[in-house]
Amino acid sequence: MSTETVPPGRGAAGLRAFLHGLPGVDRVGADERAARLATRSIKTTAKAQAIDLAIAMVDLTTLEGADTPGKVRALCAKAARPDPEDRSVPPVAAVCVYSDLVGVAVEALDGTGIGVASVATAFPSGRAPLAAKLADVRAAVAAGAAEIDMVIDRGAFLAGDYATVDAEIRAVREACGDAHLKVILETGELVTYDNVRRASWLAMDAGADFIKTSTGKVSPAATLPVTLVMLEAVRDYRAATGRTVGVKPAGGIRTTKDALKYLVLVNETAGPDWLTPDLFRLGASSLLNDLLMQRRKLTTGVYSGPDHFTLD
Ligand SMILES: O=C[C@H](O)COP(=O)(O)O
Repeated sequence: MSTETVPPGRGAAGLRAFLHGLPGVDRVGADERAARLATRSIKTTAKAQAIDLAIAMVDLTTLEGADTPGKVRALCAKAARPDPEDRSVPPVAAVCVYSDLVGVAVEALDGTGIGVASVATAFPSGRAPLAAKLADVRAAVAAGAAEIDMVIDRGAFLAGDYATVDAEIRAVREACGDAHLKVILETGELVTYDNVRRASWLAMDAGADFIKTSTGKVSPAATLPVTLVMLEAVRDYRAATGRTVGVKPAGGIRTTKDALKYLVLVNETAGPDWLTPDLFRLGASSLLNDLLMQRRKLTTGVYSGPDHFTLD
């Protein structure tokens, strides 16, 4: 991996040359490595710890047109105390909502220490004038969002117009102020793993605190091989620049088994430094209940069905 990074203000041609100068991704190798790591088994004691870590890494998400303040309040209650019968269950990392519901979530989570993440920049398509995208970001931050999950302009990226994507991310970064910025690559639309690597480096260089796989609205959403490519990117980016960027697979992660596969992947690819909610999140709308069910089974030996827990 080249240790060169993109200096701020490099022109469009320089940016293009840099991104196309990154080593190519061996697709077969990445698929095989992800598949091999997915077969690793975890011992029961480590599994209990891993489930709690996975719970603490969840960005508990609702991103439906039919979302209501009531649904968001219920989700926030669940975020703060995932299992009301067991106080040893940790809270989740954040609650992720559309920008107009940030205020509701901020109020509901007051005093819990749980942050509110807002999707923004014309989520999920990313198709709007930059001014509208920035207004979306500013409104979410003004309402108290601690984290902004922006989408990149995939049309510009796929057309090779990296400078536009770079400029948008930098503008959003500035509009975020103190809020953390997650940049959604929408890997299901990026066609190749080489593009996933390029988009990862582009986003990191433009100021992303996290790179995120997907909106959850496009198939395929998060996959293990794509997440592996992104974990390699954050690892190599830190080696090159000294800055540490987090990773968030999101969309389609529904089972404890899947969540644990991601944790093994993190440990084996980026390394144990990333095994913290500060640097790794699982974006999911319906994973938490399965984590709670498997946790209950490990601690009591009894399997509680999904009816036992409130809806995700
Ligand atoms: O960012 C999170 C995703 O939108 C959630 O996707 P999901 O509903 O497939 O879990």
